[in-house]
Amino acid sequence: MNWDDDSSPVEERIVGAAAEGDDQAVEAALRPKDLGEFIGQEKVRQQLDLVLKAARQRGATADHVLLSGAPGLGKTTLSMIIAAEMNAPIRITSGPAIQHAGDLAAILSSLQEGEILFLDEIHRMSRPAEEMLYMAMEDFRVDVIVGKGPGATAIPLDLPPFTLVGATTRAGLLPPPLRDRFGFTAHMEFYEPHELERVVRRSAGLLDVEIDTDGAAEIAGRSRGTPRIANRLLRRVRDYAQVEADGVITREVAAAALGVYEVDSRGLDRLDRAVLEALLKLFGGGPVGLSTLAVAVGEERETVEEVAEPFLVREGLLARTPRGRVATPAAWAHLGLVPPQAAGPGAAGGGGAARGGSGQGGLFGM
Ligand SMILES: Nc1ncnc2c1ncn2[C@@H]1O[C@H](COP(=O)(O)OP(=O)(O)OP(=O)(O)O)[C@@H](O)[C@H]1O
Repeated sequence: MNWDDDSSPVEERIVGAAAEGDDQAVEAALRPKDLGEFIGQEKVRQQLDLVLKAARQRGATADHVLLSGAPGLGKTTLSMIIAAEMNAPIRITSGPAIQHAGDLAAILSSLQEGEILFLDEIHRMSRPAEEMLYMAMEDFRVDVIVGKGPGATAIPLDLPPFTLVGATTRAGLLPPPLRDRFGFTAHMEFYEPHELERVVRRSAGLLDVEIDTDGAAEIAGRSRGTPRIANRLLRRVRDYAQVEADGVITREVAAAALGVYEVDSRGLDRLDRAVLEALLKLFGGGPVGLSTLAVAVGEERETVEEVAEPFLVREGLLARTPRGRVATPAAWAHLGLVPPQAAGPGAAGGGGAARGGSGQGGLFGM
């Protein structure tokens, strides 16, 4: 089985957390506009509210803010909210777009006083740009190098006070001197199902789609703790409700629609389930080496390790141990299979696993 044969390659999974396809256009319409509208992340919201209120009272620009967390949890949204709350313009750029210190100097020197500079994927900025940023953040000053070689001179350039909002999925990769220059660091967590339910209900209202509480809960439960995925699943369920039902999203409609897209009750997709099924049915729940597991599902090692496993580990379905990958009891339960030792004598099935309960379709029948 090769997932690349599919028209939607692994990178474009419906449950992928990165923005893709038509996400961006729709997301702009669904973004909460102020802290009051921003759902969940209570601690971050409360702390940020204080930081911004205090800055407003002092008539000063807010401290630099670092937002860390997985893709799709609302870092861009929060940066826009910071700008709105500070009544300031926002400039949006990203680490990979800043390859030379000159790129950064050009942006910094054109900022207005109080402007918010949102720097997404800040951990991917080039080293020279990063070093220029240190001084800009601390002293609102940069040294622009003019000329080359021994004749090069540094011309100091004063900058207007601004607020840098850096976003990263890998806070651990930031060099400490950069991390230390942020006055406030917020770590964004995955959302609880009841929070995602509110996200879904709010988005349905904005998209003018009728949805009941159970329908919203069903979508929320399959959204992997991520608002971006919740909004994407909602759009696919809306299509299904319009074409196959009476336009109203109920639990049954949501479940049927997401069944079509092969997103199961816990938010696992085909790839996730193929990995789990191979682990359970072919290797009796492990331990099995990553390479062997990858061959069994017809995938690259990296795809299994980087695309499927993080969510399976987070969900407590799979453990990475020194001896190899091991399924947890929750994995057996989720696929409706009985672990070999619990199956008793005469149990049938690959690797000693017996079928029990409602599985999600066979590994080779998908
Ligand atoms: N707390 C929230 N309440 C309601 N909607 C949210 C919330 N957080 C995120 N969203 C929605 O989820 C989508 C993705 O959010 P956003 O683009 O801010 O994520 P991100 O963390 O910046 O992702 P990336 O790291 O990929 O840039 C947006 O449509 C946004 O409206």
